[in-house]
Amino acid sequence: MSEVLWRPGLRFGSYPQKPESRLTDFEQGAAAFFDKIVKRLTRKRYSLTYVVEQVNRHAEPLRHCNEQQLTIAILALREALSRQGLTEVLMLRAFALIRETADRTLNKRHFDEQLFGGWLMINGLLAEMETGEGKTLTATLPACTAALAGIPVHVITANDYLAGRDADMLKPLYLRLGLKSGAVVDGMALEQRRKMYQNAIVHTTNKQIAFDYLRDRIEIGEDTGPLRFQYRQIRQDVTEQKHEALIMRGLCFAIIDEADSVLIDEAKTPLIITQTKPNDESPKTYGDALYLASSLFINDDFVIDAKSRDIELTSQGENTLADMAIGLGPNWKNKRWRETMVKQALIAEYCFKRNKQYILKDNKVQIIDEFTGRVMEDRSWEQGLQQMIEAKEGCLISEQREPLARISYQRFFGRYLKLAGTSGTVREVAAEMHRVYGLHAVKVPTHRISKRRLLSERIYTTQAAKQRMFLQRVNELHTLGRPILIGTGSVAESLEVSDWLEQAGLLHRVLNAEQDQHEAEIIAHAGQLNAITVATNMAGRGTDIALGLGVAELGGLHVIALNCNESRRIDRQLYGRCARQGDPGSCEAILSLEDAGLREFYSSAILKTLTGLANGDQALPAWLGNLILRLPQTYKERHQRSVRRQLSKQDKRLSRILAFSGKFE
Ligand SMILES: Nc1ncnc2c1ncn2[C@@H]1O[C@H](COP(=O)(O)OP(=O)(O)OP(=O)(O)O)[C@@H](O)[C@H]1O
Repeated sequence: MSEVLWRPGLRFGSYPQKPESRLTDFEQGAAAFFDKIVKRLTRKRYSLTYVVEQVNRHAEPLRHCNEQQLTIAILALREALSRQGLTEVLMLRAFALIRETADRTLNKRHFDEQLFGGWLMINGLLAEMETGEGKTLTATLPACTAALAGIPVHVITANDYLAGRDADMLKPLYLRLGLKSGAVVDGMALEQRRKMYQNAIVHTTNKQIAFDYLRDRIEIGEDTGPLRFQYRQIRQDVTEQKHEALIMRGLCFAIIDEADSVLIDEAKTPLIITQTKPNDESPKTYGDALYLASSLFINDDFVIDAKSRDIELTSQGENTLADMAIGLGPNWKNKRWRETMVKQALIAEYCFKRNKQYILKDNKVQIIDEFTGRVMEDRSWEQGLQQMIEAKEGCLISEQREPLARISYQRFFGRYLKLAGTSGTVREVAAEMHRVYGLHAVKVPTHRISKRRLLSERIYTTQAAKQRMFLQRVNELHTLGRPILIGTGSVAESLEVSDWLEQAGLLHRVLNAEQDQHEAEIIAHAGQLNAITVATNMAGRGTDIALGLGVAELGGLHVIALNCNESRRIDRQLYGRCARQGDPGSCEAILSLEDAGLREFYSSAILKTLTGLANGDQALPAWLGNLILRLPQTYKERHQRSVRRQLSKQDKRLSRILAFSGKFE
């Protein structure tokens, strides 16, 4: 059993990372399939009973040892791991030791199911664990085991607040094991980051780490060979040119918490390091374009494709523009340029709405991730769209940015020597995780049997009926004292729902796209007696909602979804906020045919027919409601998948072209 499973070559000064895969999509698919078969054949190694039995064999003697003996056991294991690498026996021994140490330092002893989840991760798999099952504690098993073996570990999560919180919370455990740790979060200076990455375990976010990697890539240039690294290191030591030093220690082992959020939801846009450049156009030009756009009539002069957010000018529109442009500057005489500018203005007017696609904060336009409801502070739209929206909102026009280096998450995470993760909602994207990242998902049983009750998903014909039924439902539950969490699709929607509640005299808290820490504080209180919390879908994700005193007896937290989410996965994430770790809890959806998600997808003729099938406060039949909800979700999921596939392909192609021309990314 002492087969060496994995041991990266961590030479001093090297920058370990996997070389770029040159496999085609087909070859990658075939490799993933082969890998799946191997995992099937070695099923026994990946069973809960096997892992628990094996860990328990090592655990018994540790139960009775005093602190000094524990220290000796830690040192002995560390020595063995660094000599032999991650062998199966040593990993199991490490699990027993980490479990014992966590019990003593954090007062939390890993459950058997968590041992199994951790085992999957240290073996490079994706552990599918229900919400509230303690993924953070589970990740300490693979993280500490690898770190004890001398492998730099990155624990990656969805936002800065969670990264900082987890690093602080787990520090006593890491310290007791003799492992240095830290968090890399937004706003840290380069020197500070560099220092943090020297730690054995680093908690950070996908965005921070991918940008730091890009910075390193710019620094490294094309040549990544170990000899050159050693030369650089020596030269830096001699000349003390610390500014030239790299930020990270390569890409060895990443453990991704909320893996679907990081690897799937965030993988639609590439990460780009940009530099500012003077604006191509003056503020007046944007103003003129908006003025021209406002003189055109929808359907006569232009048509909107809502799904792809594109605008086409009709020939009538083109002629109108040509006439109107006569009095403007010389640029406006150029047909192509003129139409591009006006199309951009029309897109800014009709396809991008305040509080839906972006918010105004400190008189700046900040993009909201429509999927998650989060503000994406460093992002801006390309090709002048950002500036056009700023002009529309009367903000100061920002400088344009041009790309310096870029990488997609697909390619970035593919470069880790070893990748593992955990998530509660991977079922729908399991195939993609496997194909793109080589991550095979295995389900981990829940520690306690889930008591979550999905009550109903009702669709009413009008918004007014939805509002009435929603308020009736909230009143009903609030009278009982049960806490209610209301999930909405956008900032605008959450404000609207807040208005409804206010008019009905129901005291509540709103939580939308604000700062993560504030979010987490509010969401942590969402389980208290009588609490009503309105949130955008993903707000506060990753924060535990503990039930207040007496709430479990009343039936636990109740979740109401008020919009048709883009995917079933997001529905399940929202529902997963209740009934955690065997607590009671329930969830339901209250929707209407007038909801944006349905209106955008179905034609008005279909909606009219559907409206005729129910009246007043009556919901559509359950089977029909289900069908109406699932169709757009399936379509959107497929569309998103193809966007990600396109991005991945484009990224690969770009990297080949750049490699050919001698550049690095
Ligand atoms: N073995 C354990 N013993 C005691 N408490 C535990 C244990 N494991 C987890 N917990 C506690 O359970 C709660 C939920 O844990 P955590 O937030 O990590 O779950 P999660 O799976 O990440 O949830 P989500 O999917 O919503 O992010 C936390 O308060 C955590 O401290």
